[in-house]
Amino acid sequence: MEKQPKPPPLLLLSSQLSFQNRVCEVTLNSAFLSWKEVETRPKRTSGNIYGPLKAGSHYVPVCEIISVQETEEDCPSTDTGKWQKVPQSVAESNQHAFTVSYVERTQKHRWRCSEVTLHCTDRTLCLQWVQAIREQLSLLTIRPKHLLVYINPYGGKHHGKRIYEQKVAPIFSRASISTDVIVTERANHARDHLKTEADLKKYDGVVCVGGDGMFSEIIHGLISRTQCDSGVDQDCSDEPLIPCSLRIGIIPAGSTDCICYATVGSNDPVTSALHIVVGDSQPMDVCSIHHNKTFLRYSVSLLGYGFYGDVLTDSERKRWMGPARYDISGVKTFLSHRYYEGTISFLPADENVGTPRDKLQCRSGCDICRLPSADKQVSKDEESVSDTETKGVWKVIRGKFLAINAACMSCACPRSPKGLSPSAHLADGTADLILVRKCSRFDFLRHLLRHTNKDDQFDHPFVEVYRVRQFRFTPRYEDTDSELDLRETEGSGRKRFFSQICREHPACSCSLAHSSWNCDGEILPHAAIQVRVHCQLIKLFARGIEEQSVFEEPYAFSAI
Ligand SMILES: Nc1ncnc2c1ncn2[C@@H]1O[C@H](COP(=O)(O)OP(=O)(O)OP(=O)(O)O)[C@@H](O)[C@H]1O
Ligand SMILES: CCCCCCCCCCCCC/C=C/[C@@H](O)[C@H](CO)NC(=O)CCCCC
Ligand SMILES: [Ca+2]
Repeated sequence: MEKQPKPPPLLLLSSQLSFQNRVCEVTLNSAFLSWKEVETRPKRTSGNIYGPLKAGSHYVPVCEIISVQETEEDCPSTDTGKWQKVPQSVAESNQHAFTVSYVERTQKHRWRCSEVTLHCTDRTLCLQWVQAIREQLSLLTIRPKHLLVYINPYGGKHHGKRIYEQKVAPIFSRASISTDVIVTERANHARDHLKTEADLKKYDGVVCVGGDGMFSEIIHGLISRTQCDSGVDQDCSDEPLIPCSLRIGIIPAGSTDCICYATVGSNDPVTSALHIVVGDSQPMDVCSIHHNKTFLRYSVSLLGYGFYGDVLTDSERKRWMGPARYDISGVKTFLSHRYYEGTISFLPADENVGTPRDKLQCRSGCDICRLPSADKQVSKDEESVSDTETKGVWKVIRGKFLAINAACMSCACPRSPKGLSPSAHLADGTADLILVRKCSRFDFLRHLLRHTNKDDQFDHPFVEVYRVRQFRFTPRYEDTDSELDLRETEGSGRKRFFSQICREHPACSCSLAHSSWNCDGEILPHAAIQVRVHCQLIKLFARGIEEQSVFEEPYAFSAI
């Protein structure tokens, strides 16, 4: 079928207003607010108190306008932030003004709140403009009006409360978003409140101020609540899960902030607040993790056994150090160079979702994540997962591994700007399974360092990577019950003896029976796990990482 051309945007209002003492043609249509200079600067400039003016047109998409307000006279010019004396002639004719706040893109995927103040000759015209813009904003029904905010005061460098109060709350209030704020008093406070107490019907979304651990609490609360309300048993690993309807916003205030960084492109609280205000929506995959018939946890970023599990175990004892704990524990774990034996079985994804080694990175509006794939979504009425998922051929790999990592998304973060799996997708229903086999310390270091530069971290003979829908792991020395307890007292004299030495002399390279799984920064209580990716189970107030070109040229120009 032929594609119908889009109708041109409807013209709503057009007037000559003044901007920085210059006359501009200002236009509002259903898509853009624009202002364009129509008069050239008077030749005589002596005694002129105005700064230089950039000539040209300015366009702001309506969907990126944050708010509009009538501006009080005799107040600082909001364009420059400085007080300006208004000359008599201009003051007489332009006593009325309104200010539009809008999103401006700066460097490194950051958004800022910018303002333009437009002066009108009379109040009626001014109010007409304010009303016309407000009417357009009211049509943007995807924008949240009432949010439930959880703040972890102890995440990252303990700045969560301050970040929210100083950087985020003023933006929400300017956008007329009302909030109920809960500062958590203990670990799992937010999770339990969401699961059993919160009146979710009142809200258009939930905001999490903290790091990946805090975000994990929020998704556990929301997903469990949604399954509970729909009668879905989370212990049943075959049962499809019901997607959560509320969107989640992340205000980064943690140590890694990988989920925020990988969905927005930066870990900047103002940028995140603005993505919430404009009502962005980014679906995201979630892995469910089971041990036999028991549900353990959900994961959206890293599930790591071996290296990342050991880094986390060690770093938990150093929480007081703040974000630096990961660097210290990272070096210590690297030096210990432990490998683990076990069996990985996995169900590969269909080829149409690409491969972990293609260069198709997941970006805003990603085609792969939008692919209508038969086995991506499981309908609510189905008794169990779709046939294609169960029919596929499982692959089995046995070996000695330094690390086994599963990344549901890239896991980009400030430590590793391209992430653990640079081409993993946020919402394609798959995870990338990365197997790092036993190799020399030098080779492992080369592999790790490639996470921080442009080189391909998968281009080593000891690294394999697969795109999967499900996987299972069984450690070689499997125990049936409480594995972590048994680890402590494990085995025959010889193994126990060497385990003891390894703990005390971490520079030696040897095999311990088990590592632990690092699940988004939490330790799992079992090494033997079954994992399934649930396509687009949750939604964030984000849009994925925008292409750099959107930032290099003014967005509005490229959109016209
Ligand atoms: N009031 C509280 N007191 C103690 N712990 C809390 C409180 N609120 C939340 N937590 C817990 O703190 C843990 C860490 O929080 P958070 O993820 O915000 O920071 P982080 O660990 O420094 O960052 P990241 O997860 O990005 O590495 C979370 O697992 C969360 O359950
Ligand atoms: C010796 C040189 C080492 C250089 C290695 C650089 C590699 C960095 C890759 C970082 C991948 C982060 C994945 C995200 C994991 C989060 O869910 C989790 C909770 O916040 N963070 C960690 O486990 C914290 C993990 C921190 C690991 C260092
Ligand atoms: Ca994915």
